Amino acid sequence: MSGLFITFEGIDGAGKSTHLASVADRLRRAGRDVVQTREPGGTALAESLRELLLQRPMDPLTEALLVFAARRDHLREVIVPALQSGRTVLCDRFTDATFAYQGAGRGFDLGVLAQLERWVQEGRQPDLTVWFRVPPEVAARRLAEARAPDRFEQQPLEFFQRVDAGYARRAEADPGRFVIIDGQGEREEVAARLAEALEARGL
Ligand SMILES: Nc1ncnc2c1ncn2[C@@H]1O[C@H](COP(=O)(O)OP(=O)(O)OP(=O)(O)O)[C@@H](O)[C@H]1O
Ligand SMILES: Cc1cn([C@H]2C[C@H](O)[C@@H](COP(=O)(O)O)O2)c(=O)[nH]c1=O
Repeated sequence: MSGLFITFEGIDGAGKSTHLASVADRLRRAGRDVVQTREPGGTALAESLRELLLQRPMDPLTEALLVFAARRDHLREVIVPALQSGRTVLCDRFTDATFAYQGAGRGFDLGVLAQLERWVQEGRQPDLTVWFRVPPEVAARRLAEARAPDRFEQQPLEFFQRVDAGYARRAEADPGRFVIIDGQGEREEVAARLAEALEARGL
């Protein structure tokens, strides 16, 4: 039996983590066996790489390699075994984030990212990707009120405009996989839009 692999995407401060938790509760109530996880991270090794990625300066190739190294471990140790036993995996970010941040944000070679994606994922893709789309100014205001910024969150507004455009290109290239949620407004409004979109997909 194969489970369901759902990823949550968006720029920093878009609200992914807030809504992932409530989707997990809702799916559990509906009887699904849910695994909540995140990238970079999700295993001891990948969480160590996350610390480096979020705090240490490095060049774009190093950054891309570390992101995919973390993903490889995460897939082998957590995601694939969970899916093989029929569980539902909710993952806060996955490879669309790499194309958006390293590709569009940093300007790193998309062909190299595509090759790394093929090696690391061996054809495995999410079944569904929920992209919370929020203007970078709105996301920045939310984060400023919430916490001290990490290495990515310190980037200027223009970086997040490029990241947003990178997500848009990924969504255009694979429209059947993406659900785009307007992440602006109160949490309850966003949650209602999300619930409607998921119900439309039988979730
Ligand atoms: N609709 C909303 N309106 C106002 N604030 C919100 C809304 N949704 C989330 N927030 C707040 O914005 C902040 C960022 O939300 P959250 O951590 O869910 O975003 P995220 O997309 O997971 O960000 P990151 O990728 O940086 O972790 C939190 O303080 C959260 O409480
Ligand atoms: C998976 C992934 C993540 N990032 C960046 C994007 C975020 O700023 C951080 C951490 O994620 P969080 O959602 O804020 O916890 O990592 C990236 O640049 N490339 C990736 O592939």
